[in-house]
Amino acid sequence: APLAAPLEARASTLAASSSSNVDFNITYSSNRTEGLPTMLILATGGTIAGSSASNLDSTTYQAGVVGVGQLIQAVPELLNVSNVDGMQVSNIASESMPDSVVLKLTKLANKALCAPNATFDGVVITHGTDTLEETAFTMDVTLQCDKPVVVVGAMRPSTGRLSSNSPNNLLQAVTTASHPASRNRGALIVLNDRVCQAYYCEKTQANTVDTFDSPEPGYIGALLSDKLFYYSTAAQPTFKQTFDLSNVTALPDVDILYGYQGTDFGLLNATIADGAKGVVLAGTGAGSIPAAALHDIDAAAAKGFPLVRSSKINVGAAVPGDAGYDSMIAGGLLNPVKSRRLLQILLALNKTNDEIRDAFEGKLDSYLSYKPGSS
Ligand SMILES: NC(=O)C[C@H](N)C(=O)O
Repeated sequence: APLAAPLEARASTLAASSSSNVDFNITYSSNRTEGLPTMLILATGGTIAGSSASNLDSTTYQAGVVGVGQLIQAVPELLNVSNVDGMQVSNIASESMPDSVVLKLTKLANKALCAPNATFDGVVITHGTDTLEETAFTMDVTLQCDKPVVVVGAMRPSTGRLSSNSPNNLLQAVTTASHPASRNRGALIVLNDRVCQAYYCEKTQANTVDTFDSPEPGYIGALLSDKLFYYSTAAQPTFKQTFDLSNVTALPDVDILYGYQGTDFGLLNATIADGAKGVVLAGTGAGSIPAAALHDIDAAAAKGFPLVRSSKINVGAAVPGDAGYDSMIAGGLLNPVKSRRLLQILLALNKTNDEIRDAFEGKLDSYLSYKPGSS
C-alpha cells in the first residue's frame, strides 16, 4: 500500500523524539570574568557553522560543519561581553531540523534560564537561517521567564575570509542576550546590526545577507559597532500567548498545503490519511481559499480535523470571520510556518478545537469586534 512507508516514518519520528527531561552537555566553557553575565550558546548548525573551500562561496558551501568550541573561539571579543558555555545540540542545515531538536532547545533554554536554580543570564541559539524563524517563534511562545533567548544565523559561511557575517552576528547576538535591556522582550532574532522580535520576524530574501525583517512592526533595536540600543522600552507582541512544553515529549505532525490559482488542495485527504494531525492551508492573498477546495475542507473540519487558514504572502493577516470560511481557523498574523508550529503546540497540549480556535483568533477578534466607546 502506498501509504505504509510514510506512516512508518511518522511513527519513528515520534519514537525518536526527546523525553521530557533534558541534560546539559557543555563541551566548551570559557574562563570566567567576575561581574560579567553568563551565556549558554546552543549550537545547532546552519551557515553560521558552515564551511567552504572558497572565500567567496555563498551558495554551494556545506552548512553545519564547524563545532561550537571553534565557533566561539573564532570570536575572542565575546569574552569581553560575557562568560560563555557552549553545547552542541545538533550540527545540521536547518531545513533538516527535526521537531525533536526544537523541543529539546526550548527545554534546555527554560532549564538554563527559568528553573529555580538557573545559573545562566541568557541563551544564544546558533541556527541555519532557512527555518530560523520557526525555532525562534517556538522559543518565543514557550519561554517561561523574562530572560532573553537570542537566535542567530548567517548567510555567508563562517570560514569565508571575505565578508562572512558569521563572527559579527555571533558577537552581536551574545551582546544582545547579555544586555539587561533585552529582558522581558521574549525571543529575539539578531543579524546584521538589527534586533527583531521572533514573533513577527521572518526570512524575506533567499540569498542576500540582509534578509531577516518584520516588515509591519519593524525592528525593535540595533547595534552600533558593538553597542546595543532599543527604540522603545520592553514590550511583548499583543497576540502572543505562552505555553509550557515541559511535559510534552513530541510535537504532532502538522502539514502545510500551498495555495495557488484554482487549487482544490487535492492533497488534503492524502495528508490526513497519511497521519497528519492538522493542516495549515497557505492561502492566497489574505488567506483566500478557492471554492473548489471548500467541499473537502468542510468535510474534514466536520469530523473535527483542525485546519488553519494562513496567507502565503507572509506579511499581513488572515482575518477571522471571513464569509464562507467558518470551518477553518484563521491564522491571524502568523505566517504558514508559524501557524503550523502553534497548531503543533496546541495539539501537543491536548487543547480542544474551541481552545485552538481561540488561541489563533481570540486576541485579533477582540480588536476587530471593538465597539467605539467601550472599555
Ligand atoms: N543561511 C543558511 O543558514 C542556510 C542553510 N541552508 C540553513 O538553513 O542551514
